[in-house]
Amino acid sequence: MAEKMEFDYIVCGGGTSGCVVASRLAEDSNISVLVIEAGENCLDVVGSQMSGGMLQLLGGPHDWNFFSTPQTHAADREISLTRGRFLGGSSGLNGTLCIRGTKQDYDDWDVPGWSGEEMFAAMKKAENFRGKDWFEVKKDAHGFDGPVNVEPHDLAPISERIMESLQDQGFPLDHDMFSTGERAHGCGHAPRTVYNGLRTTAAEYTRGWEHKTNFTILFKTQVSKVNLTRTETGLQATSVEAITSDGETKTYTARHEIILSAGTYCTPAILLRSGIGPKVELVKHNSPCHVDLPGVGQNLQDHLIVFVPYEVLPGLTYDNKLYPEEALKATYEEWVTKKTGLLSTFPFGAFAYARLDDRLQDSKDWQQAKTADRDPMGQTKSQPHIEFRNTECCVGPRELPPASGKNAFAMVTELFSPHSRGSVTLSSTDPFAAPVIDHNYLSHPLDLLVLTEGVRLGNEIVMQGKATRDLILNSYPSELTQHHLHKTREEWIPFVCRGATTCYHPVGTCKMASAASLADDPAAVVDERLRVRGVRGLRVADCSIIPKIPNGHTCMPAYGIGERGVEILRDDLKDAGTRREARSGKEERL
Ligand SMILES: Cc1cc2nc3c(=O)[nH]c(=O)nc-3n(C[C@H](O)[C@H](O)[C@H](O)COP(=O)(O)OP(=O)(O)OC[C@H]3O[C@@H](n4cnc5c(N)ncnc54)[C@H](O)[C@@H]3O)c2cc1C
Repeated sequence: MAEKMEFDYIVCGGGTSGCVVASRLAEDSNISVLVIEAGENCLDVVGSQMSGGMLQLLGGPHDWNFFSTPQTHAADREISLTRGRFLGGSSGLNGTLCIRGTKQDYDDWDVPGWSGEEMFAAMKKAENFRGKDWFEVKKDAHGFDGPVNVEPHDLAPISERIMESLQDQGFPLDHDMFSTGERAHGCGHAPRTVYNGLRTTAAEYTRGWEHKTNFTILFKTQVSKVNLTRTETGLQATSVEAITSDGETKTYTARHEIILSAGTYCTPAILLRSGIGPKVELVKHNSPCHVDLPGVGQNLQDHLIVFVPYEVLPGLTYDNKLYPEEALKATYEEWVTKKTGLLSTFPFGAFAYARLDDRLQDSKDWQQAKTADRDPMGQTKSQPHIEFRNTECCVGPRELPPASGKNAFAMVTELFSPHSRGSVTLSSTDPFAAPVIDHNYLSHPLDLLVLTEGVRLGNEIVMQGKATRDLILNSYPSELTQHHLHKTREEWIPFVCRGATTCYHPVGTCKMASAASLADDPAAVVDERLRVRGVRGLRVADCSIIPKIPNGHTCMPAYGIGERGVEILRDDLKDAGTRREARSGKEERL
């Protein structure tokens, strides 16, 4: 049978948001949908189902294996920037944590249709929450009939102690605080996209696609660019050029629309290769500029995290399930046969949000940056400055040595609402070339200040909290630093600059803005209906549209963007007939 080359909608990138958009559109059997995905199906990758084995996927064939440019303010390191390269995208190899941020974070986007209430409702649509007896659920905060299984995590002994120390140090316990979006300070449990020992990913939305005549997924096929046509009424996106695993270039035509869902690093790269982006950038590559959009690839934001590892008394962590190799084999066998044990869940335990106002009063930078209604990080009192979480065994940055014969865990501090902004640009117009990713981490002094103060507080919780202070034997590895003894911010700064790394939450490179503010915002790339400025029939639906990074993790927002995006597409489908008519005039392919 001849290959189908024409579809109503083409979704470029079958990742977290892309799977949602494509599958929801294909629920209407009258609409034909094509997904073009560079990788294979994560449902066929065993390591993807085993969320505790996530580290095994990093750096492998299902990772895009991007690196940042050397980060001047972070000890000149080139930081590994993993992204999922399979159907399901980064949801197929992430940490499974469902932490949605606060409602105020989305209200701050100031874009109609994307408020806190609307985004929380959209995230609920994705979810099928599965409770546990001990977990105090806030039912209104959850969805119960979406495709994505979500369940709470049973704490390891070390995490129970951390949770107690957090409470002792002024963090009230609220089990379900990371789903309600209403608390800025406190500790609780972070639910996971896991159920019965198996990870759920966005690919779950597409399950059974091969039995639908209106739904096509092309695997191992890489989008190189979107083709544009000049019509009497302006530029129109008409088709997608893609390269198959055999190296063949093919062109797929979209009757209605093309949706870019290739993620924060790859979506702007596709736009740039299509001649849509800052003219100055395109000129560098001798590429034509069809739409001069200065914001494409700019406004890059991410959350930085710092791991602070400690050696502890035996019997509290799960290191004996990982080391020596024989133990790991038994742990793996347990997951294969029963889907239980360390590999059945992501080994991070207690979680907390913190505001640091009181602790930062002594800083001149902090004092000077205050405004009437916002704190120096641009936040209201209802938003946290940082997040804490602890690992349940010795895991963390790749350079952390395995805790053979020892027991170790890390307190992790995550910086919210960073001021630093980076960019994604092309290294060349070759579709297989990695983009140039400069996060510009810690370039803003307030980011370093707040992150360092967070790390300092994290150490105090561990070293002074009543449930942990008698358990700590040393820093880990003790021969490198004695960081558990650090007291001042100044002592922590070199540790933070050397150790801060990505939390894998890049957003913002195709910034969304309200229709009303587009004219005054040259950095905006899409409007509130996700339409790329200056081109008809082209939208973006993934984390790249996020104007300002929420104070949580980005997977639930990615699902929410997919769900909101499809609501918008369905609404707009009403005038699709008009659009097709408009295209029947004089056309010139660019
Ligand atoms: C290691 C890791 C851990 C994380 N942990 C968490 C966590 O615990 N909790 C949380 O909330 N968030 C976490 N995140 C972040 C979260 O998973 C992502 O922000 C979110 O999944 C991004 O969704 P997206 O749709 O924007 O992009 P993605 O899900 O990355 O999808 C992009 C898709 O496009 C495809 N693609 C790209 N370019 C092309 C092309 N040219 N042609 C065809 N296909 C293409 C990719 O293969 C991929 O499938 C983590 C991320 C990583 C990488």
